[in-house]
Amino acid sequence: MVTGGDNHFPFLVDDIPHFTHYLPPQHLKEHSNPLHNHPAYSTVDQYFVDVDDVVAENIVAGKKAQKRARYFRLAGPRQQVFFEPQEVHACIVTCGGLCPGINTVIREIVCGLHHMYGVHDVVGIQGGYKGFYSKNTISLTPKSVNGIHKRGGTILGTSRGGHGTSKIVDSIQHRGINQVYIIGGDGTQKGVAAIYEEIRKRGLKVSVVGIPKTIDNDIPVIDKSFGFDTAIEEAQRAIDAAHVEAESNENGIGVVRLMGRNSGFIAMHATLASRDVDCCLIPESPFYLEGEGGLFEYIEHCLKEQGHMVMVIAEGAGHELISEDKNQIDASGNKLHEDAGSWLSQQIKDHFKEKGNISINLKYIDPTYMIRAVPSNASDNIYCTLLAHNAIHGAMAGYTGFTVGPVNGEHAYIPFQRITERQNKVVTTDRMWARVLSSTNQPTFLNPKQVNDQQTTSHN
Ligand SMILES: Nc1ncnc2c1ncn2[C@@H]1O[C@H](COP(=O)(O)OP(=O)(O)O)[C@@H](O)[C@H]1O
Ligand SMILES: O=P(O)(O)OC[C@H]1O[C@](O)(COP(=O)(O)O)[C@@H](O)[C@@H]1O
Ligand SMILES: [Mg+2]
Repeated sequence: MVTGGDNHFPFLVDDIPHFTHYLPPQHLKEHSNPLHNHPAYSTVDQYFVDVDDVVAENIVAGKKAQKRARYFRLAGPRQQVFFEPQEVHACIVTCGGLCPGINTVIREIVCGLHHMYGVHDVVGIQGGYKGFYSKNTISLTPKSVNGIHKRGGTILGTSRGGHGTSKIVDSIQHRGINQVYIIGGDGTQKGVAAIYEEIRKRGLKVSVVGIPKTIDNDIPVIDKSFGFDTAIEEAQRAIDAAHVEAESNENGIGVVRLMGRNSGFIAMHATLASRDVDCCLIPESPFYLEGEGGLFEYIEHCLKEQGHMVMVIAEGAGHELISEDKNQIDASGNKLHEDAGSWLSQQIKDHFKEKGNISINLKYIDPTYMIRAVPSNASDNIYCTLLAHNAIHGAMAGYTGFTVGPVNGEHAYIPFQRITERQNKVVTTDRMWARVLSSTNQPTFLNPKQVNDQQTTSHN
């Protein structure tokens, strides 16, 4: 499917919009990219990306591979740009939950615009989407953002809810902003798409760029989200603590709750990295407590065999078992859940008290907000830098209405629709989940019929 772009590719490109698609030619002027004269970049052979370079979405070939491969435009600097440096008025906004690395992205957008393209007019919108129409902006310069990558959180502040498309676009128009960089998760990207549509409807020369942020790794298409590696690393500290406590006490059980309201990636990767976890519970893999093959039986088995047990539970796991108000939502419309970790801990305590055969010693650790609040690690910092720079290159080249992110290791420009149409979930028929089951030895919690169904549908 070619979405809104030039139709000259001999293959299927999920293309992104460009100013030339909706603005009259007399309103657009092309300029040579200032990077041609940049002392660092001009000396690098093949620094510029050919306008027709693309990245394959699927790189595994084979009989079962998709017959018609799909591609995205390769991210990077183009020979020509559609903005003069002094013409650019850029803004940055951060929305949704925190995640390690947001400040690095902010820093690199400001420094990248300044040092690569000579753009000096960059402002920060404070407090998420609602800040567009309820707060003043703050000026962002390389000096003011220097060192912020060493800090967790976002220097701009963030929020949920408050997305009013017209009010936001009015504010963009009123302030004369023509490059909008929006850092946020799946909810935010839906908001970015709405802003882009409104800007296009009004015929404005404003580039709207989404930078995907999610600690849950629930954004599809991209390889992984920034801050995810840092989160896994930080989660190890909580799992290690749970392990130490569990091992040091008779019949010790350590329960660690990690984030992931709909997707269990943090729990899965933290479990695989640790090797001390005996059971990992995620939203994608329902479980049950009582009876044969159930969780209580497995806990008893672990306590008998090794005298202790470590469990990791993603915040969205087991909600089919928990009685909760299903209508509770946050300001953005995300479903709010009861604390699954506390619930599970109580269920385990009640079970063993009632049964009276084993006296357990359970310690519950909830490090969720501590994990989210740390600064990004070294590799996430580099990832954030590439995201920021590629976002800038795309905007300067006149592209708009796109998200940037790594696809099979190459950064690409991805249309919003591909990012927002579904959530990335752990596929429990994939080999990765099998590795978790094999490393923990936990039950599959599937009945024989489900196992059979899974085997026939599995493609990995
Ligand atoms: N469908 C949507 N359309 C427009 N804006 C949305 C939509 N969903 C969420 N938003 C806005 O995006 C922002 C962040 O969304 P949220 O779900 O809280 O976090 P995240 O972007 O991290 O998933 C909020 O300000 C919210 O109002
Ligand atoms: O308490 P808050 O700020 O709503 O954050 C909690 C939520 O944030 C997350 O970590 C990330 O969610 P977003 O990607 O929507 O920001 C969820 O796993 C969690 O439910
Ligand atoms: Mg979200």
